[in-house]
Amino acid sequence: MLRLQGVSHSYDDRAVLRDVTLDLAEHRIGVIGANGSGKSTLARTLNGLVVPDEGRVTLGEWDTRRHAKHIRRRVGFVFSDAANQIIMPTVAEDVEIGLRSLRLGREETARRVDATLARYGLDGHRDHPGHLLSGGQKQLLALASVLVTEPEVLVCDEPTTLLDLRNTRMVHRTLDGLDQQVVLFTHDLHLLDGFDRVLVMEDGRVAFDGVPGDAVPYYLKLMDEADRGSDA
Ligand SMILES: Nc1ncnc2c1ncn2[C@@H]1O[C@H](COP(=O)(O)OP(=O)(O)OP(=O)(O)O)[C@@H](O)[C@H]1O
Repeated sequence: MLRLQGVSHSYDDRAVLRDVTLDLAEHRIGVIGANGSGKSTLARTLNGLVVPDEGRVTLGEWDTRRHAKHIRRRVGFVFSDAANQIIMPTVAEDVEIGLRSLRLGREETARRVDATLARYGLDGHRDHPGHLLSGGQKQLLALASVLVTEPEVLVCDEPTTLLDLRNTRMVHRTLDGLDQQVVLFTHDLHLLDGFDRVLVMEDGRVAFDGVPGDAVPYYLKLMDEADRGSDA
């Protein structure tokens, strides 16, 4: 289980995470909050992309400060801009590259790549350059390239930001169908339907922690209050 204990982080002298303590045990966890509330920074602490100034982030016995490599193998990370994750000449190679560090051998690598391309409907595109895919397919490719490594946890930082409704639904269905734990950072509140738990970030703190039916109204109220404050 991912666990944050007293996690604080600043950029220069701006505090972005303030003493966040969380056990992330549920199968589907959403994180919402205003722009700049610290969501992406929190997301990045979960796989060691950001090591906090204070506190600890652990997955079981592994600590992101000391065991970043182990943690990254177990905690997959998908960014909002899939294009940045598409780096190889073909779709198949993009899926394969994530596996290289696992040194699975040629046969097992090929088996996993084929199965993953088929599972995410990308097998017809295997020899195409990834940048020619549609926005939704690019996001699926970014997801597939992470999921092929079979992480225990998938962290997605605003995976549907650049997508239209149809592609958003495609990604939503894909996330829905995954066996592994998903921690989803999003501005798209519809993605949280059926989630077990939603955290609302406010100014670097977890301001609310509950089921979506309570967390989303809390967030909407927070936004209404901010609106009224800025109108005053
Ligand atoms: N690498 C960085 N260097 C300096 N400041 C940063 C860096 N990354 C984020 N920040 C600042 O930290 C604050 C929190 O950013 P963060 O991206 O975590 O928020 P967020 O809730 O994900 O926002 P958004 O919804 O806009 O993506 C912002 O003020 C941002 O400008």
